[in-house]
Order: sequence, then C-alpha cells, then structure tokens
Amino acid sequence: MLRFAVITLFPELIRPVTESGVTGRAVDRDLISVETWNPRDFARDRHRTVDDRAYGGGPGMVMQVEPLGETIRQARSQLPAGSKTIYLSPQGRLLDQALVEELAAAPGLLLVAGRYEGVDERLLEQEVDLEVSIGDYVLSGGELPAMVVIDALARLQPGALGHAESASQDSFSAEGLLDHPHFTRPETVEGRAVPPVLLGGDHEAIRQWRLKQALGRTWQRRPDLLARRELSEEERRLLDEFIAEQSG
Ligand SMILES: NC(=O)c1ccc(NCc2ccccc2N2CCOCC2)nc1
Repeated sequence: MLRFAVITLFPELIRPVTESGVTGRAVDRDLISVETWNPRDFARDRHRTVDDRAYGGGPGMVMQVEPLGETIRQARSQLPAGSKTIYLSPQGRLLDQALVEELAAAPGLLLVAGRYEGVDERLLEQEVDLEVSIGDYVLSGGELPAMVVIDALARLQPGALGHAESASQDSFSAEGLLDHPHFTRPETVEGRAVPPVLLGGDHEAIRQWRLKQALGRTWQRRPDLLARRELSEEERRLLDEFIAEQSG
C-alpha cells in the first residue's frame, strides 16, 4: 500500500484522482491511499492566514513557513517511516519514468502543492527531501503536478493495471521507447487500411513489426531517448530497416 498525503489549499482539486480510472480503482483496492491536508486548517489567526508579502518587494504573495510547516509535520506523522517529502515546483528535478520508479520505492509520499508565488525557502530547506517538476512550464499551483505523480506511481502498484491495460506498461515506460501505433475496427478508414501484418496471426511477425515501429518513431520524434538507449542486435537491424524504408 503506497500512501500519499497531499498538502494543498484546494483539496477539492485532488479528489477526482481518487474517484475514477486506474487511480480510483487503486484506491478502492487499497493499493494506494490519498489524503489531503489544508494549511488553512492549521492557521491560528482569525483570518486563517497562510501567505504574506514578499521580503524584497515585488508582486504576489509567498506561503509562510507556518502554518505550512505544522501541516507538513502533522501529515508526515500519519505516514510510514521512510516516507519522502516532495515539493512540486518549476525549480524541481524533471519527472521521468526513472524518477517515477525511484519514488515508487518509498512507503509513502508527502506531496506539497504550492500556490501564490511559491513557499518561503527556509521551509523547503527544513522540510523538503526533493523538489520535482513535471515539465518546463508554469502552472497556477502544484496540485496538477501532484496528481500526475499519483497517477504515474499508482500504475506501478502490483494489481493496479488489469491484464488488458498492462500492455501499456511495455511501451515507453519500461523500454525507454515511444509506443508503436495502435489500430482497431473498422479495417479501413477513409481508404486507409490497417497494416496487413496485424490482421494475420503471426505473433512473432507482429512483435517485430511493433518493435520496429517503436524504434522508428523514437528515432523520428525523440532521438534524445534513442541516444540514451543500448540497442540489441535485433533492434539495430529493425531500426536500420525502418530508416532505409524512410529514404524510399
Ligand atoms: N512544472 C511544474 O511542475 C510546476 C509546478 C508548480 C507550478 N506552480 C505552483 C508553484 C509551485 C512552487 C513554486 C512556484 C509555483 N508557481 C506559482 C504560480 O506562479 C508560478 C510559480 N508550476 C509548474
């Protein structure tokens, strides 16, 4: 059971990930748990203040060390020992499948979703194990990135993916390649037919066709991924065939 605690001023944003799809089913099956903690509930003043103006001036507000720190400590006390505290921010380490697999090793994850212009740096130094970014773009808060982490990790929990979905585990994530094309009925759409190899029952030919397509598409669209990946003798041959077919 992988336990998530999400610190957020908008807990209603997180609930959908616990109610539907693979993640909702993972919660139902006790493969994961997701709790939200709102720093406003730990604010001691009458106005339940969680932010304040930035030292040094400038626009926007900064989340204060307290009550955010108290919320983190309370939430962490409910997580298993060895849980990691993750801060979602544009300044974080870029999330990729390798990091997803690293994070999956933790018994619990405390995900801190920032708002405003960010959080007082001293709280990060004091409480955060790792800053994580889901990509080089700016969002209004860390809640969507937190749900991305929950989704990517839930899929790795044994039993989360039915046999029908476990195929999707074999593509990009596991092999470091982009996925091969997918087809279903009808056989012809606007005069475009399904590749004949897929209509036959030659499973070895189908496996090779899919591997070749995955290699070719990775070569075409994400050469950076290919650069990082050793190719087996078979993969090298299939990719060379793909490239030769491209030049016509
Ligand atoms: N790429 C990501 O993972 C990502 C994550 C969060 C995020 N936003 C919340 C946030 C969190 C921390 C610091 C600043 C901010 N921002 C607040 C709004 O202003 C911009 C900075 N944006 C993108």
